[in-house]
Amino acid sequence: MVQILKVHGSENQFFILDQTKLKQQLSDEELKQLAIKICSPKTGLLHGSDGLLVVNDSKYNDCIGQMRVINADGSEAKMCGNGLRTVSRYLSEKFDKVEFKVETLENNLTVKKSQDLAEGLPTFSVEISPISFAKKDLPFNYKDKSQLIDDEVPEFISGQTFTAIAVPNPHLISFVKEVNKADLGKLGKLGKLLNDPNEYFPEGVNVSFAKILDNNKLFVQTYERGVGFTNACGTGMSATSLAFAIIHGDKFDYTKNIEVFNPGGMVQTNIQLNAVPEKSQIRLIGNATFTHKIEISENDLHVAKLSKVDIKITGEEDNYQNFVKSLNK
Ligand SMILES: N[C@@H](CCC[C@H](N)C(=O)O)C(=O)O
Repeated sequence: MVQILKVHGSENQFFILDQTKLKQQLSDEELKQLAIKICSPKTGLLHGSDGLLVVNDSKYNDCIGQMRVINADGSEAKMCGNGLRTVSRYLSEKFDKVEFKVETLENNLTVKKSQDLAEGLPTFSVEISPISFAKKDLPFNYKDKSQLIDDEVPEFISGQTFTAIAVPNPHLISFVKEVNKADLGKLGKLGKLLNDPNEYFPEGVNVSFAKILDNNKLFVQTYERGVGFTNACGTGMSATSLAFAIIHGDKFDYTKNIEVFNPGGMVQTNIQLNAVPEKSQIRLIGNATFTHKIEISENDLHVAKLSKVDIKITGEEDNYQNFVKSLNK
């Protein structure tokens, strides 16, 4: 039997599969089929999840592991901020280390155990990088624009402005006055438009609406590529924090972390803004909660058969819910 974990960062839900524990690794097609089955609220375990995080050995000497991110629809993403915190905790406990590097598809990222945000809430801080605004890195096509920074794009939504940032997965951010039901309707419509085959973002994009609550205090809701609405998107909140620091500098205090509220809770971001925005540094700090331990046979994993599993609750979710109750929104 093999153990997989159900985990979350700000209620952005994942399963973690450590392939180093398997006799034979799953092929890419098997990983895709497993993600589609296990993440679905209908066919999956524990009401499904937003993605499958795959841990492998790293090919780099200075990294203690590799993380791959498979979205709920089976597509692979270059990065996942909330997911990286949970994988960091997993690797931290596996190798008894508090600061190390993790290989991701495009970059080797520094991660570290942080001071817990609340009692019983394991907290990790992860580097979000590289950053790019370039049309080729998102990629996007819009008129003759080489980048989008606080630009009006009436073809998306009139009266709103948009910023596109790759970290390195693609994000489109719009600051709005409110995130009410009507705004969520607009976000869902735009998210779907830009993730179905379309002329603007040929590889799709994660779309976030952000409300500025106060100085260094944001609320962010994301429609994720490969998933749909999620409780939180770590790279989305990171890219939004950078956009906030650039566009709304009067409300940004660089000496303090930014509090980013989301439908699943709250994380912090730390932005070290550089005169060359691509050279800025972003860290994402938040919970890494393990909610369930699941035993499954290796053969069943290979064929995405989920009918014979043994599930144990860890009890950590109570601590997370206490943290959410304590938040001062
Ligand atoms: N939820 C993640 C992002 C996961 C990948 C994303 N859906 C994409 O396709 O880029 C996060 O916390 O960053």
